[in-house]
Order: sequence, then structure tokens, then C-alpha cells
Amino acid sequence: MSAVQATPSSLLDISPVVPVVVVEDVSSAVPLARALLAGGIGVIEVTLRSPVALDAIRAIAQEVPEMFLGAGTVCSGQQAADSAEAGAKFLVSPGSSDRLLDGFEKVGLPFLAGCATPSDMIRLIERGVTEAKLFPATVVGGTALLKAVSSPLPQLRFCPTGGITPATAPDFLALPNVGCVGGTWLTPRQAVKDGDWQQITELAAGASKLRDN
Ligand SMILES: O=C[C@H](O)COP(=O)(O)O
Ligand SMILES: CC(=O)C(=O)O
Repeated sequence: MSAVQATPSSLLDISPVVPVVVVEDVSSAVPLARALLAGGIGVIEVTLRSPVALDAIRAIAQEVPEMFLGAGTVCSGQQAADSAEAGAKFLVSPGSSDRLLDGFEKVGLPFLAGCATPSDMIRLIERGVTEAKLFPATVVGGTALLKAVSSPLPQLRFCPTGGITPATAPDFLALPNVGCVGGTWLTPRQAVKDGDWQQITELAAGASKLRDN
């Protein structure tokens, strides 16, 4: 696979799927990242949803530098700064507030801020943002919402996340205002717990081909 070494011009064009992961045990972080890479996925979003998340980011940054590594569930400027210090190269949030966006801009890393409504989207456009996360995508309208906003708000492209499956991902990826989708399905909790890296590599291999289908 072609690993992404430098900051890409678009976070949405790295991979058809951004795996959203929760690392509960820091020792699983590096093999998990390697398993995704082996399946052709060169990007990972490690969510700040566990006590070891920043250590997991640190470990992947050091041991798997070819992985384009992001921090997810970033909900404050402090978390954005901590994630950058740990080695994250991009930041993702489930939503956005002016304070959080100020924090992202201060840190200076590329980010995918969450949005769910046209008003959220306009707030991002006012900041000059052109790429965003739609979250929780299937709950707030899924492909119908994305089609509906494409005409009035053509400035934004999206990474819809939340409730997307291998079966529904192609419908999202077929939309012109969708660059990639996010999802947890590549890293099932039990597979991570069991160290079943082969299963994760196979799921990643399927996901990495989604744009070709
Ligand atoms: O918290 C939710 C994640 O961002 C997406 O999770 P999911 O792909 O399991 O819906
Ligand atoms: C929703 C998501 O991907 C996040 O927590 O950043």
C-alpha cells in the first residue's frame, strides 16, 4: 500500500474509510495500527475515550510512523494540544463550538470538526473550513441529508461517521460531497481484545477497496 508520510492536501482523500478506534490497552495500539496498514489502510483515528488514549497515540507515532495518525473525540482546546504533543497529525471532533474551533486553530493541525445541521456547517464555512465530519451521520439524515445540503452548501465535503457499515458505505462514498467515511467496524472490540490482528487486516483490506467498487 502507499503509506502517507506527509500531511496530505485533504484528510478526506487518504482512504475510503477512516477507522475510528478505542484503545483500552496500550499494548494493543501498535499491533492494531500495523494490522490496519497490512490491510491497506494508512490512516487511523484514535479516540480520546479511554484513559490510555494519549499513550496509544504516542506509541503509534513512535513505532508506526508511516501511519497517518489522528486523535478523535477531541472536545477541548486542551485535548487538541495534548493530542498534538502526543504525536497526532490531525484532530477529529464529534461536534464543534467556537471555543473548540479556536483551540484547533491554535494547535494548527488539520482537523475534521463535527457538524450535524446546516447551521453547524455555516459556522465551519465562516471559518474557511472545507472538510468536516458529519456526525452522527445515519441519525441526522445520512445520504438524504448529504444530498440535500450539497446544493446550498457546496463549499463543504464530508466524512460521515456514525452507524455506517460495509454495506452502506458505498452509498455514502458515491456522493460527490463525500470524500471518505468513518467507522468502528474495522476494529471490533473483541478482535482487539483477543489480539486477532488477522481479522482486522482482513476487514481493513475490504474497506480499502471500497472506493473501487
Ligand atoms: O462513536 C461513534 C463512532 O464515531 C462511530 O461509530 P460506529 O461506526 O460504530 O457507528
Ligand atoms: C465521533 C467521532 O468520530 C469522534 O468522537 O471524534
